[in-house]
Amino acid sequence: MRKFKTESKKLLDLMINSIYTNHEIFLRELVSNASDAIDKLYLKSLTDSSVQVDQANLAINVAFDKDARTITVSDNGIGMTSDELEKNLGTIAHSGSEEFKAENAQSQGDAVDIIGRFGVGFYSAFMVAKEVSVTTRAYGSDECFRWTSDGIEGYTISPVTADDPIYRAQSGSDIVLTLKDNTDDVSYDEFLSEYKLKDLITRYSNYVRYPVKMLVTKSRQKDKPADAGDDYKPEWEDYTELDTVNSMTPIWKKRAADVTKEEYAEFYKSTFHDWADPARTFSLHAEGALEYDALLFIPGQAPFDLYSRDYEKGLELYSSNVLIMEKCADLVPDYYNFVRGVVDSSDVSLNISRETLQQTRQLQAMSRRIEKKITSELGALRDDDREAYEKFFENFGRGLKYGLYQSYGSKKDELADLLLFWSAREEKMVTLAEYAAAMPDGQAAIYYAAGDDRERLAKMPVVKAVLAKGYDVLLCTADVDEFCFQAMRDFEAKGLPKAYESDEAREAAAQAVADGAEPELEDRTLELKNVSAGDLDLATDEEKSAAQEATKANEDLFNAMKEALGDKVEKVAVSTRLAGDDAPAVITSEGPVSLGMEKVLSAGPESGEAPKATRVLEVNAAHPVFEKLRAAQDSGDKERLSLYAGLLYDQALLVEGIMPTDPVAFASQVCKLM
Ligand SMILES: Nc1ncnc2c1ncn2[C@@H]1O[C@H](COP(=O)(O)OP(=O)(O)OP(=O)(O)O)[C@@H](O)[C@H]1O
Repeated sequence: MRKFKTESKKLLDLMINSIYTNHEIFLRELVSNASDAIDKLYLKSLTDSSVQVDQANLAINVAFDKDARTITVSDNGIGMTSDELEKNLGTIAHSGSEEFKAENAQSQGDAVDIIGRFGVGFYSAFMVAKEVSVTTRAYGSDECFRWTSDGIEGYTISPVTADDPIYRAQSGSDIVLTLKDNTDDVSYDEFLSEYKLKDLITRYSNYVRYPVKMLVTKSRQKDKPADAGDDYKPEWEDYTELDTVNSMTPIWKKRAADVTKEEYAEFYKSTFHDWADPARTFSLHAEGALEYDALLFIPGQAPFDLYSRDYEKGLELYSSNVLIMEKCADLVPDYYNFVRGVVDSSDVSLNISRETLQQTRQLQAMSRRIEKKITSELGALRDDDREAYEKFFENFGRGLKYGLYQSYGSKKDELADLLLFWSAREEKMVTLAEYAAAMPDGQAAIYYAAGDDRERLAKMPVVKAVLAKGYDVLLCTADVDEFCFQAMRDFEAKGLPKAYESDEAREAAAQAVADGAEPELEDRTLELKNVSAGDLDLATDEEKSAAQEATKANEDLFNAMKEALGDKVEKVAVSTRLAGDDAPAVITSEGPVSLGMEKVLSAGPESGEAPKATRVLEVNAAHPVFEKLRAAQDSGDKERLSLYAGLLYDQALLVEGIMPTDPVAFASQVCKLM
């Protein structure tokens, strides 16, 4: 027996016990080695005319023997001489494949795609095997050798004579794994099944470029016997057939023009376990310093667990056609967590186990490009097929808004144009750009109302007041909407008709257009304003000063109302939002927290400490109720005024969709009045 070198022994121990966390990848490593061996022979045939290979016969075979508890991976590739066996399998971390790649760098081209790099993959077999034997015959030699090892101390290499049944008639290798004995924790027997091996091959090695064949069991109807009577029932029998298990050509490497929509949909459904077709399919082929192909899908429906903690985002990552990671999370930002797909790059720096990646810089570069591509594809879907986009938004829009909120608005450039909101005026979903384009002259902000019910929002006095001005209001019913708008603060509207400062300038411009000039356009930053918060700045100067004067003139009344309401409100004042026969009063808020946000926050886990809205009771001075208030104050009937103030406050809250803190008191106040 030849002993492994001390360093090799340490490394081997590390390999088997620490480097890999997932022991089923041994098959991926052996199939990759087999593919490399075939690739090498194929390359030889391309560069050396004396080497003849029948391309149609090049294949990898996987077999198992339940009784002997063995798994065999065979290839008809280049094989190894006894020296090569010694060098490649006797020294751990010596990669003959890496050496081969370096030597053949010039001639390789696209014809081959060598997977091996580190010279350790082979030893992963010892995670599941107590003994591994390699019977191999190098191309061009008639000598055959057998390498065996228990993966602990050392290995033996011995010649195999032509009369030995394991002698190989052709160049190539047979790798035979004798599985470890089952333990209480691990059953190695699980690998001795057609189903399991097939699953591992299709999972990890589906796109290895040579056929991976296996004997598979099938069922067929037996021939009907000639003497079968009328009561003959068809009989079935099992038989085995050598089948190609992997699909070989990665669909993402094909040109989009060569793949039908159905083929893409089929790939998507079978790979990502969805029964619905994708809403959009797109691919990306990056060339240059970092080369990769990506095939991405926007699902047609949201997975049931999308918003649960268990949901894992990520794209499948392949390197040289071999699966490295099923969900590489770093490739997509959280707000595109619904995107499914495959990224394949032979350039990514893998770590030795192929379980993780080393260079985050490469990943970052890829994820930036992928993110841009997703953004532009979603924009295209929005513009090309609005119905499909609205469905997409229904499924995944919340995540986009959440992305804006979580990034404190810094993702505005990517995401703002993808958002849709319900327009109270148009009664349909609109983008912020569409809202801006439909604004009448003089409108300087985007108005929205937030709450949980669209119909109730549409009836709110403040919404109606803004609509009456001729300005549209977005009715936002998702809990994240207001937080998203607060993070965004404003929206950059592009190409709006120019707003002129003075009437003269406006008239001059209109004249210029009448004379044939192009209308002037400009980009404008539009503030996002909640119709029930802060100063809407909608009133004219006269209206504002009239309200101020009225507030001043009624100071005694408002002070008395404030006193009656106590801490519930910050102040009571005349409203500039309400006029004529609008509602008698509304509750608005001052500062960063609106009533809607207060509601969302107080439903959260830390509801006790959730910040509260600073409330203002705005009274409509033109409403008949106001006269009643005034009369109660003038007659010095404190009790009556307090009753009115309380009622007015509670009913205004109800209109906002908020329950009065004490519904029983509210009800008894109403009765008292009756
Ligand atoms: N089936 C095979 N036929 C021919 N040579 C093989 C075969 N399997 C392994 N080898 C040789 O043994 C070397 C070591 O294999 P091993 O799987 O440990 O490393 P690798 O494939 O080079 O790199 P990686 O660790 O990245 O997989 C290979 O580089 C190759 O030269």
